[in-house]
Amino acid sequence: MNAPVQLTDVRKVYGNGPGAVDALAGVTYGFAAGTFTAVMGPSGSGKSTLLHCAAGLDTPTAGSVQLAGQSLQGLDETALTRLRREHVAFVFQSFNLMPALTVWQNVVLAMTLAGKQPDDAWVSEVIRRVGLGDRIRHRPGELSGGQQQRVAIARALAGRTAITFADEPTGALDTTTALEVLTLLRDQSRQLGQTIVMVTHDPVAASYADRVVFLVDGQIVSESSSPTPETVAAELARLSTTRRARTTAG
Ligand SMILES: Nc1ncnc2c1ncn2[C@@H]1O[C@H](COP(=O)(O)OP(=O)(O)OP(=O)(O)O)[C@@H](O)[C@H]1O
Repeated sequence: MNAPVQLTDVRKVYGNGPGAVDALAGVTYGFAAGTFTAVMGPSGSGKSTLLHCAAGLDTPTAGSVQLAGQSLQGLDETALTRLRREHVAFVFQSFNLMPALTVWQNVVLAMTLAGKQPDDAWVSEVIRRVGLGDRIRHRPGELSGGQQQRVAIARALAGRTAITFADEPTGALDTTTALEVLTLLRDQSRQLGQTIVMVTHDPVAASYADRVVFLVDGQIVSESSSPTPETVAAELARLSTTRRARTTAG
């Protein structure tokens, strides 16, 4: 069976001529069903580009991406939007909530736009699960950063989509709230079988994932299963030393 998120020899070049940047230099990887994967690497290694190409938010220069069994190649914006609404949820550092809508309305918005009837009992359950049962009618401006991120997680859970992309989901949160959010994401993949792809700089955040892939200069250079904060930090340190040595030699 195909992975829910499959990249095959994906390349992304920004600009052209001598100033062109190879943000992704041939990435082939399948994010297996029900797994929670962290994507790590030095600044500028291509993590966000990989996430954006995988989610169909950006178009690769070459190579192919399959999302939920469908090739993104040749899909127009309407078809892409429909595919994302049907199968994909996003949890970003900036929360991306609608300020005029309540917690409940934000959680069900994507479903409503996709023409699905929200399952009220399940929506109440996920809002309660993320600890916002007493904030259902509040608006984002009345919530703390951690609470706003919980709304984004509830939104990702509520739609029961197969795939969640998370870009630095804990970047704006204090340590305790960050760990709670990571636990929710981990539960989401374990209990609902969601495939989660998370970009992070934080070895502790990465240790909540089932596996970590490491990017350097737009290529996946290593992978670790059963990551711990210590093994992830050590691998990052090793990779930046090798990269520095290579840059100096080159
Ligand atoms: N829109 C763009 N135009 C030109 N170059 C870009 C653009 N977006 C990214 N890049 C370049 O592509 C490379 C990869 O960027 P990307 O944002 O994917 O890296 P990253 O690993 O997510 O970095 P960080 O950890 O700093 O967020 C970098 O060299 C970056 O400068």
